[in-house]
Amino acid sequence: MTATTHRPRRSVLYMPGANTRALEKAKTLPADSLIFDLEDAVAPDAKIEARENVCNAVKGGGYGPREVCVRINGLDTDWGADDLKAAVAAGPDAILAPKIIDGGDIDRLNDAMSRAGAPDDMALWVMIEMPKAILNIQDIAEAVGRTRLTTFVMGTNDLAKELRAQAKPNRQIAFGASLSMAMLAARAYDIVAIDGVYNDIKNEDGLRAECEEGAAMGFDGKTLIHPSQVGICNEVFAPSPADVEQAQAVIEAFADPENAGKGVLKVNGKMTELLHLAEAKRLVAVSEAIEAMQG
Ligand SMILES: CC(C)(COP(=O)(O)OP(=O)(O)OC[C@H]1O[C@@H](n2cnc3c(N)ncnc32)[C@H](O)[C@@H]1OP(=O)(O)O)[C@@H](O)C(=O)NCCC(=O)NCCSC(=O)C[C@H](O)C(=O)O
Ligand SMILES: [Mg+2]
Repeated sequence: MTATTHRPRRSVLYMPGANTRALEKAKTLPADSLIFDLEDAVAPDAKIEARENVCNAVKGGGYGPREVCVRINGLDTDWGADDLKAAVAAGPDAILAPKIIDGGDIDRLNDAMSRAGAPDDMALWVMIEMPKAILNIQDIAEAVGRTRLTTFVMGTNDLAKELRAQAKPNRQIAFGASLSMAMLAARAYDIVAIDGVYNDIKNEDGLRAECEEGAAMGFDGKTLIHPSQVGICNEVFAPSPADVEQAQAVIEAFADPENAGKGVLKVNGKMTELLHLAEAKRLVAVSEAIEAMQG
């Protein structure tokens, strides 16, 4: 399975499977991707009902260009195996598995998806939220070539709990090593990387700063918990008009016959090498994909 496409995943919004209002409202929100949650956001007594709600919502459709993902409970819980079978049968774009710790977990999830009849293009996303997952990150990433694995989703709330760490005043103190290890593995193995959630819903400045930090680290987008967070996230994780303009200038400069055979050029005053051409092409493709998605 191809892990990285230019499909935008700037904003990836969670909603509890027990909240039918949120599942419906998601059809109108400008999020790139949606995660219908059966795990942490659903109380044990509501798990079965949430599974039914989510599967009905996925089967019912109406989410337009938004990518739809179902987060199941762990396969070692009372609900995980049935969640996975029901979710695969409903036909989302991806299944998200929580609390995985090594490559063996990816193989087990992949096998379970295949046994449940998942089509070839149904992806496996995994939460990177356990200390052992960070320590085993290369073993996990190596599963990308042999399984449906495409995407890492950082689980900074569970990481904080496991590490007994605090995201404030500076989350890099708490999560810097974990975020960087996951990013390194993601890029080394062509895996999409989505940053963790920002819990302080009313704090727009704080959200923007954390989005900017995630984008600077290389994350493709950020997971979100409330509709009010989508706009800022879409803005920060989209290539800026100035970046797109510069990228187009780089592409044009290298395509100019006058520059044939040159490995380094000056474009708008900036030293530009062939390695910048690949990134310029990616950036323009992402920008075009965002435009296409917005219709
Ligand atoms: C946090 C919330 C419980 C707040 O809900 P509420 O009080 O209802 O918010 P509002 O009144 O401000 O809602 C306004 C309208 O927006 C809809 N809404 C709210 N949240 C969502 C959402 N996530 N998706 C879609 N729609 C949403 C409300 O229904 C209102 O609609 P309307 O009636 O038309 O006015 C709530 O926001 C919430 O439940 N958020 C998601 C929580 C969640 O899914 N958590 C699990 C993922 S976080 C995590 O665990 C990550 C990882 O595993 C880790 O370890 O870090
Ligand atoms: Mg979690």
